[in-house]
Amino acid sequence: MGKKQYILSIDQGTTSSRAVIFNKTGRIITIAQKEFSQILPKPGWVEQDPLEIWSSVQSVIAEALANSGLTGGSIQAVGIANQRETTVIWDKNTGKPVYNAIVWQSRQTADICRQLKSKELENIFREKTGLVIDPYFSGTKIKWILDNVEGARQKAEKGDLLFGTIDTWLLWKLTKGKVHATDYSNASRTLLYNIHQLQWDNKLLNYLNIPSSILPEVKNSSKIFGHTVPETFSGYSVPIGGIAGDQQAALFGQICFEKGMVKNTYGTGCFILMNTGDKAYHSENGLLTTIAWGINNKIDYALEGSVFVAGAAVQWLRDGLKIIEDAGEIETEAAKVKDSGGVYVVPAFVGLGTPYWDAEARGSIFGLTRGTKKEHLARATLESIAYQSKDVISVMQKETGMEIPLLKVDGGAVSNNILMQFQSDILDTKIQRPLCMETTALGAAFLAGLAVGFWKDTKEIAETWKVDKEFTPKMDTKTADNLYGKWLKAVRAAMSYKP
Ligand SMILES: Nc1ncnc2c1ncn2[C@@H]1O[C@H](COP(=O)(O)OP(=O)(O)O)[C@@H](O)[C@H]1O
Ligand SMILES: O=P(O)(O)OC[C@H](O)CO
Repeated sequence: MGKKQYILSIDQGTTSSRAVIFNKTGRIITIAQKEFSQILPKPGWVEQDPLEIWSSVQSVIAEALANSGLTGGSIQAVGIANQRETTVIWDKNTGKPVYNAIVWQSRQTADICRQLKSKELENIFREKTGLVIDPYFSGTKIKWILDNVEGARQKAEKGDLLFGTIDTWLLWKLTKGKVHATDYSNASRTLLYNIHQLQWDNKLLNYLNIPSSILPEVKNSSKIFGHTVPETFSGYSVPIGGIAGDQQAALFGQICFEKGMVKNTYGTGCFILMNTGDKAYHSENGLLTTIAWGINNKIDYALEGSVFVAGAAVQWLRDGLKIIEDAGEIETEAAKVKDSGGVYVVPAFVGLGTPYWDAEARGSIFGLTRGTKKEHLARATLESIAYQSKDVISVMQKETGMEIPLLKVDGGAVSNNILMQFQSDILDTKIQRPLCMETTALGAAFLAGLAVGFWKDTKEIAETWKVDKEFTPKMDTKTADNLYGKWLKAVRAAMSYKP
């Protein structure tokens, strides 16, 4: 057997699965990526095939090992980071999902949410889970499957069904049905987990009529969850040493270990997380309180703002309006104009998340004139990503009373320098883009590596992190405030339009 010199991370995201192999200095040895299908049965519904997700994960693991010429024998541990909240329910006897995975973006449980809100249960859910009642989270998705799939509820009550977020589903598959577990960070996104008492909450389970027998065991984010069956790792059984929801994994991968440190991941959506240490802040302004990770039974909490549409708006320009051919071209278009020409795009395609939580809002464009060109639209779309991030960060500063002198960034859209400069300008904050852009996978690797002694401690991990580029504010504050003020007007106008 070769020396175990590497960690393999599975980053199971909303649009693709990746396997990334890291060495001890946190450098990428190889990366394999595979997209999978998005199933859109009705407007606002987003589903995926859990078996296709699993086969995409198997294939990227095999490809990463083959590309690097390694076997499972060189991998000391596996880490898993996953798109969060996305819900799978399967039959534990057959291993078959009873329904598609209902994706975090999906709005099909809006009615269930409305009913819960009409019973004035918002405060109770918020106090226990740190979340708001919104179709985003897993709880109402579980209820929807049990209520809508024929025979599912009876089977669940007999104890034949299991629920999992994607980490749990992959863990169950990787261990061939031996382990049904999740970590604290993923549990904290279900709307069923009491983040203060650290247990599934019977009262909330009752409100949603969900039997507790379907729930996974909740464990520390850095620990050995189980071992892979040899067939998934070229004949080797490898310990699975770390699990975290992808946004929490990115917070870890960005070395945001100290209270007050903040990262923003610019992918399909934007997810801004602030480490708040052992304090679970109660937000009055729509921020989510969530578990960052649990290590050695010590919980770190985070405040989070979730922006549902960020890079997805760039995809809309590409696939819907067809005014660009690939995502990178938005930068070329935006660079052709000095500003958006007064155009504001509010990309509320699936409602608005933090801090507005308006599931019914829809996208709007303001400020069009006869002189508006596609490059203005491109620039306004990019700017909307930065404005939405500022909406969240302003609330974070207000609620915690903490200054945010530095924002660490990652995700597919941060290669866009215009976006990063505008973000720095509009926030009046320094931005750091790391050399390793795969911070989500890196965070899961760190968690897994810590569990097996690959890295000694967080200090050793922190030494591996390197900056690629810094952006500092160049716009005067008056101009920035003026632009942002108009954005707030545009959002209010978009929210007031309910056809
Ligand atoms: N140069 C760019 N400028 C702006 N957005 C970009 C650029 N390149 C990619 N994106 C956006 O980034 C997203 C992909 O980032 P990624 O981190 O892979 O997302 P996810 O993990 O959510 O699938 C896409 O939505 C894409 O439109
Ligand atoms: O897969 P991503 O990077 O789009 O992240 C999705 C989030 O985890 C949803 O909460």
